[in-house]
Amino acid sequence: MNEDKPVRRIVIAGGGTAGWMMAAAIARTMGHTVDLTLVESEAIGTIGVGESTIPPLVNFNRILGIPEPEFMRAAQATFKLGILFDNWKHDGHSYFHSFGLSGKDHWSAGFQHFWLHGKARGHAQSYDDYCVELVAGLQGKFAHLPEERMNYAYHVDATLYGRFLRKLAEADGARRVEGKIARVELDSESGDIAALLLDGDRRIEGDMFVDCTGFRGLLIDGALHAGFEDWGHWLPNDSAIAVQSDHLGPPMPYTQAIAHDAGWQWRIPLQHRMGAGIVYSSGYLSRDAAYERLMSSVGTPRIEPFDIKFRGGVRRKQWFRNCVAVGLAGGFVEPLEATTVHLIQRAVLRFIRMMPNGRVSECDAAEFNDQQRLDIEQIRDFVILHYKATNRRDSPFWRHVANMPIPASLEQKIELFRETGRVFRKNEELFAENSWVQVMMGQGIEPQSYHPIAEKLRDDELDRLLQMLRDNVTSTVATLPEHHAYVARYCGAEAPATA
Ligand SMILES: Cc1cc2nc3c(=O)[nH]c(=O)nc-3n(C[C@H](O)[C@H](O)[C@H](O)COP(=O)(O)OP(=O)(O)OC[C@H]3O[C@@H](n4cnc5c(N)ncnc54)[C@H](O)[C@@H]3O)c2cc1C
Repeated sequence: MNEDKPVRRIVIAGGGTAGWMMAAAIARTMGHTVDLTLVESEAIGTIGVGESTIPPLVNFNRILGIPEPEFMRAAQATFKLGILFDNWKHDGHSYFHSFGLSGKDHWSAGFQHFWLHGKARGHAQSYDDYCVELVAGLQGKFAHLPEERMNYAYHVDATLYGRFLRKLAEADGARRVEGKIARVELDSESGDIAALLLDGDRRIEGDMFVDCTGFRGLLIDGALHAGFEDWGHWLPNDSAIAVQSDHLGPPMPYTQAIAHDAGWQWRIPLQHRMGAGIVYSSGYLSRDAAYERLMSSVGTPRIEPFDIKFRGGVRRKQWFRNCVAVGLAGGFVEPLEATTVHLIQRAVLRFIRMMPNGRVSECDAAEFNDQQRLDIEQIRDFVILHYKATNRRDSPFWRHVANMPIPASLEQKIELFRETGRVFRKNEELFAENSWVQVMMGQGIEPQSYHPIAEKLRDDELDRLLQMLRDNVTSTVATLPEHHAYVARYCGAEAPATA
């Protein structure tokens, strides 16, 4: 990397969610101090999926000063309180991974320890009954609560969200160039990227380039050959078919992830339509069977279903020379926990935090790569958990994932929870203790013991505590309106003419 060159001209290649999130954030925060150009090709288009998000996006919008109702109207968005997992532990079983806290933690031990103690004492109530977001989600209810006591994310129409971000970015000074990148020109001395060459002999020079060209990775891989670490041995799904359909009922405040014998299906309720799709492992299910399965379970389709091929894994370097790869160009963990838009957000904010005053240093790149990698590895482990910890053995796919070796980091987490009920959040990890607890118990891992501090409570004290916590949840949820009615009032949008 040429360390003496001041960074003034930033060129973003690609205008999917990654490209426009990056453009909107840089334009809003850096303003006239940078010259920002985004190149995209309408003929190539975007991937067209990526509609379920997680709560940190609320904060991203706040950083950019985006009014929530305006954003939600523009993206036909609904609220999301978590994911309903059907058929994961075994066929016919469901559990909910919510964004909320359950019960009340003590500094020494999470609420699960007190609940487990109660269970050992004969309390029959489900762990689910202690979480507002979970109970509200299942009942199809939603409202903002005082002091941000409702933790939520959004379902968004990916195309409309991209358009919304583009408007913001352009209003803040980003320049959009329509065209197909035909070649990436490298500086013959430094080996850095010097320019993008577009069809029609146009040349776009820059000091720093952001590769948001999706799975193609035109700059980071096509030109710089940063390398890719394949995680297919842990994440066997490699294919998807996506479709948009009519609703089958009122939009619920959760994403649905329904396991089948070689993968799973998603349902993402937006205001005007449902996003739906099937994820599968092509080694275990044919494309035609996947198509049949998807189309027999959705409402009337609004578009022609489309196929997507993918590989789970990560670029060996996401920031390499004067290029940062963001979004699918940087790596991908299959969408089971809807984490890719979040990884984009992390990369965008991280890049801005590391924006050099004058020039880019190798240290920035190394730090960025370490932090980005840690994020994606932690998400990878969390997703693998859903496949590894299950009682399903009813198909070659499920027998394969039950037997596959898993990363040591995950092995350790599962064993610790199984033996002691403990989960520790390491290094600003995305998923909180309660996320791990809900998913591990939901997938069928029963802790064999719990923290002895739970036994400090006398039986009557424990009874009162559990009853009080359950009552709080029940009475709070009872005050909430139906989710679809709240959305209509707060940010209801006309159905778009084309979307
Ligand atoms: C099946 C599936 C489901 C998913 N679901 C979710 C989800 O629920 N939640 C979530 O957070 N994430 C999800 N994701 C990930 C999500 O799709 C991406 O995070 C998001 O769409 C960002 O994509 P992108 O911008 O990196 O790439 P893309 O959308 O592919 O954009 C690439 C851009 O580069 C441009 N481009 C490419 N080549 C050229 C060229 N030669 N010249 C000019 N321009 C070019 C394209 O035109 C486009 O503008 C899912 C992914 C898959 C595969």
